[in-house]
Amino acid sequence: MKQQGQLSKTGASNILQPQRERLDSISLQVVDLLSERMKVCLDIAELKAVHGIAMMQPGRISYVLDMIRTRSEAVGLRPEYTESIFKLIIEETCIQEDVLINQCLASGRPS
Ligand SMILES: O=C(O)C(=O)C[C@]1(C(=O)O)C=C[C@@H](O)C=C1
Repeated sequence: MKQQGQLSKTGASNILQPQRERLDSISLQVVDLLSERMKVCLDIAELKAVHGIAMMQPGRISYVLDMIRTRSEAVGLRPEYTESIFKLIIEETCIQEDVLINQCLASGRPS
């Protein structure tokens, strides 16, 4: 293996390029999946508005975080890492669900 500094910037970029292309593709898939997840959550929010179900479901959040912890351990990721990501994801979901539920209630019908 060459020592650090022996490759030109272009050489380094060429060597890393294939993996970086894979990485970019994976990063975009993560964003697409987050969008899909948010859409499902907004469907759930609409049902909550229609049926008078509370937006905040602490038991469900615990279930999701436990599920993420178990899968993370199984695939060799630190559970603290994925838990912090999913806490952020769920936080944003709660904000967006609140907005939609309030809109539904204000208009008197599901939006
Ligand atoms: O499962 C639900 O009820 C959801 O609305 C989804 C979700 C989540 O992002 O996982 C969001 C808000 C809740 O309080 C619980 C979980």
